[in-house]
Amino acid sequence: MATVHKINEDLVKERQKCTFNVQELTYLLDGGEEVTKERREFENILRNVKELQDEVPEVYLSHKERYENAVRKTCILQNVRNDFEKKREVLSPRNIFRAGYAVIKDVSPFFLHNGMFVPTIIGQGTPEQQAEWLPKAKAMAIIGTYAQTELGHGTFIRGLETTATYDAKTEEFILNSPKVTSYKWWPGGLGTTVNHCITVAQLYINGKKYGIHPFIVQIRDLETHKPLPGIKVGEIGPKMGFATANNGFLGFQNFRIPRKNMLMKNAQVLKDGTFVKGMNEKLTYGTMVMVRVNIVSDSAFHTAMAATIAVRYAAVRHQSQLKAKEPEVQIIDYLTQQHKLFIAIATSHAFSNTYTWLYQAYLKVVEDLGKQKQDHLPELHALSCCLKATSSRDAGVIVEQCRLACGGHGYMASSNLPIIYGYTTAAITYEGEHTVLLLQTARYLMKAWMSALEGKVLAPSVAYLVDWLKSDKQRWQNTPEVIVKGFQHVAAGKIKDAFDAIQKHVKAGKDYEDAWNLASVQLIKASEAHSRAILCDGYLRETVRTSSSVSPSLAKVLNHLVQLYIVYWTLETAGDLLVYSNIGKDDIAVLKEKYEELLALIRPNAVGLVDAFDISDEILQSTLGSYDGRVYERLMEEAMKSPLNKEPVNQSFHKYLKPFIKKAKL
Ligand SMILES: CC/C=C\C/C=C\C/C=C\C/C=C\CCCCC(=O)SCCNC(=O)CCNC(=O)[C@H](O)C(C)(C)COP(=O)(O)OP(=O)(O)OC[C@H]1O[C@@H](n2cnc3c(N)ncnc32)[C@H](O)[C@@H]1OP(=O)(O)O
Ligand SMILES: Cc1cc2nc3c(=O)[nH]c(=O)nc-3n(C[C@H](O)[C@H](O)[C@H](O)COP(=O)(O)OP(=O)(O)OC[C@H]3O[C@@H](n4cnc5c(N)ncnc54)[C@H](O)[C@@H]3O)c2cc1C
Repeated sequence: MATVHKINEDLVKERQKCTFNVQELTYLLDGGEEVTKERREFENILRNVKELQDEVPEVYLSHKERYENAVRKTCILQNVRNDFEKKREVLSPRNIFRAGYAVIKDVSPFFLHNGMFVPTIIGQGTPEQQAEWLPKAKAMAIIGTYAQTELGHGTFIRGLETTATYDAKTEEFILNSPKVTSYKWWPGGLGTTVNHCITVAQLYINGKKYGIHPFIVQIRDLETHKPLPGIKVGEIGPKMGFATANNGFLGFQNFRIPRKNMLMKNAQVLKDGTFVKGMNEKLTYGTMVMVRVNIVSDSAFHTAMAATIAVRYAAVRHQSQLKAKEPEVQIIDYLTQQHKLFIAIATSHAFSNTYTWLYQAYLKVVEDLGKQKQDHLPELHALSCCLKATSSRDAGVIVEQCRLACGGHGYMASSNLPIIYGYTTAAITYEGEHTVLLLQTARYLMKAWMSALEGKVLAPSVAYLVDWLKSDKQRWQNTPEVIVKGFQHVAAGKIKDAFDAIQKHVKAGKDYEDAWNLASVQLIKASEAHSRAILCDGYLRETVRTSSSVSPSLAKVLNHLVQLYIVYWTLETAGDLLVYSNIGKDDIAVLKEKYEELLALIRPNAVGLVDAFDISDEILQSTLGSYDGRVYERLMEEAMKSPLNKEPVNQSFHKYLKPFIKKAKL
């Protein structure tokens, strides 16, 4: 039986101070009591699967052993999940996503299967294609990934070089990778795990190019797992993080696939080679929109993980004295520490709330597309781009801030903060590089500005441009609602400036594209400001909405958090607000005090707030952040697992050190 340890006394006291019901907040964050119960039940089952316990911490395994262990455990996880789903409802995707962290210490080599392979079959396949591939894919009789990026191109996907040439005689596509830069590079699981992939390739029919399209390709034999003739596939090697994601490369040499393997929900190639255009060629990019929306939720979770570790650690850790002769204080009582950590809690809430409405907007667009309506697609694309970019970037900054807030121990692998940083920083690049996505949103914002000037009705997320043009700037008040308006004024002002900069360059004789490039620093700043306005506005609106349905004590804490988020960003962007809104120096001075008051109000609830994220120790995998707060004992226990501590004298002493020392003595 597992030993039950006493909970650290500081944490016990912190939990007694909490002014709200932690469980109530957990249910709210999960989306309901039933979701929490389902999640806990599944996590509890996993906790008791002996084969999932690692004998040796993964960090001490070789690259190959680590990968093999990840495959072994993912297969067990999948079997446990299947058994669970046989008896009960199908697990919610977010619950299975969270549970994965308890099993795979890094990223699963199967991650892209459910993350992109299956969704692409659903989003891009015809009903017949779905009937053929989905049952096999869902049962994992076939395992796939999403192979789009190549060595030469990741961002500019119209420039992809893999070719799919239609042969009407045999009704097949012939896949080729003409150059080294045409090799697929990066897809998760491609290295040595998957037997299928969605390959995005340039379609050619009778020598004419028809742009990029998705194809289902079997790349390995289902029995032997050997690459099929004409396929060159392998793993790309170690990276900054993602140690077990098994990212791979893939090349094709005259590799033939049947016509039916082109996913044809949007565009089609008929038997005789006739190309039938889809409603909108950008629908081929649909899976990316879905993943970008999901990244907002992933960012909320990674931020919550880091906040949980750093807040619990800050409650347990004592260092230095505030006053001479008094005991050393809990580091959480330093205001600078609260400044580093409470924004982490609020940011996770901001992203969760944003994901809630953004996901609904995504579902609405999918529903509309089913009815051949695409009016809201451009707005969704613009929102998903800037919110993916901002949430992943903010999460990266926050996770690193939490690591720094843990001092030296934050640098230990056993704190788990380095791995969490690995997830967050990768997300800034994958699924659309940060700057590139901000520029996609800027493109939409420039059009919106033009429409606003023409007096047209704008989509809800940019309607503030019309208000800004119509009205005088509102008299400043330090209320959340007026501050949000202030963020909209900053966004509107920066959008106008970027637009004017482009016009100026065009008037000076530049091509529009060159003018765009010359204005692009201003464009990304406009896009960032738009993101911040959207995040603050959405977070505030969602908090007001939920506050009426929760207990008054919880409503109060949620209100403190949203205010903290808004005031934090007001102070961070005070320069912009001074330029573009009616805020005055005195208002900023008042807000500085308000910010300090909010830190003090949140202080007694800090541990309760991170407890409410309800991230189990198995998922958190952190010596610094466990529920019981046995920080020092765990650090020592983990250190003792080092293979270097398994023998009193390491052989290198006899082989190298002893002769070296002897020589030095002579
Ligand atoms: C158990 C778990 C444990 C741990 C897990 C932890 C963490 C891990 C979590 C997840 C990680 C897992 C997996 C990682 C997955 C990563 C996968 C990938 O990275 S897949 C590859 C992604 N690639 C990209 O995103 C490429 C980015 N590039 C593009 O999207 C495009 O090239 C572009 C930049 C949008 C440009 O496209 P294009 O040149 O064609 O278009 P234009 O710029 O000319 O614009 C034309 C027109 O089209 C509109 N438009 C563009 N895109 C879209 C779209 N998607 N939808 C709708 N409309 C679109 C654009 O707005 C323009 O409109 P216009 O202005 O003309 O009206
Ligand atoms: C961990 C990880 C997992 C991944 N998994 C997958 C996967 O499963 N499947 C898959 O297909 N791909 C995957 N990718 C690839 C990923 O999608 C690409 O790396 C990403 O889209 C960025 O493209 P790039 O590497 O070509 O960057 P580049 O575009 O070469 O970026 C380099 C620099 O150029 C700048 N730049 C490029 N274009 C412009 C522009 N138009 N305007 C201004 N600046 C520009 C960028 O801002 C950046 O600073 C993964 C990547 C990572 C890191």
